[in-house]
Amino acid sequence: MTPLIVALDFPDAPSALALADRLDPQQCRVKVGKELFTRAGPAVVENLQARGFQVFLDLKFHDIPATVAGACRAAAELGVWMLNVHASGGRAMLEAAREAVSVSAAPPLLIAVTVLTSLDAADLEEIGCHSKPAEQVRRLAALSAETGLAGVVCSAQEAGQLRQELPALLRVTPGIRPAGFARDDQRRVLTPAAALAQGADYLVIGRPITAAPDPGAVVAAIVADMAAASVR
Ligand SMILES: O=c1ccn([C@@H]2O[C@H](COP(=O)(O)O)[C@@H](O)[C@H]2O)c(=O)[nH]1
Repeated sequence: MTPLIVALDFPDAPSALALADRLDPQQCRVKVGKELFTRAGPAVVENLQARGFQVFLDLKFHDIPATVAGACRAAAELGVWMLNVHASGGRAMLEAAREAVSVSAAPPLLIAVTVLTSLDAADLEEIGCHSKPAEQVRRLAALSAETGLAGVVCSAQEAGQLRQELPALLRVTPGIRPAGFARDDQRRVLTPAAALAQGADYLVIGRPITAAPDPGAVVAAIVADMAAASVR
């Protein structure tokens, strides 16, 4: 299994499943996010699992502790491999999420989003956060570690710092762009090979694959790039 997680950001289940049918569950995991889950619900998760995929349910829960605990319990009952919350929900929310997940029959990996990869320093400033992205990621990653989470979502640009300071935390990194691909709405980006070199454990990649005329060829190129990076 490679560190690749393909983001199935589609507006309906048939489109997502058609792309999944062009992927190899031995080669990648898949991510179901807000648009697909809102349209297709738990059935699409079950369909992907029936095809052999481990599913990261990326709903980024962020609410009061009791509400997030209930949502995490429901997600864990779907048998997903990984799920997430926003670290900025605070200590009590993170603890409630961790406790809810830990009592499930097969606890998924619970990770916390630090600073969205679509944000840069100016965006943080505008919402009243006067820290640089790397500093805020570090703060929220430390809180995630203290509250017993398995990992964090961060950009690969921060992965090296987190690997040094909080080595037990998994680093799940969106904002990955192979050379030559558009950055789209992402701001803190790295290539697959550079992300692995920085210490990313999992790479989340969507549009470079899902919008490609030949998604299988892009996946093969990314897997080859990652393999080359890991032997360097
Ligand atoms: O900080 C974050 C957290 C989550 N995401 C999600 O990852 C994918 C990235 O898709 P691309 O098409 O490769 O940009 C997408 O589903 C986001 O919701 C993120 O990008 N950044």
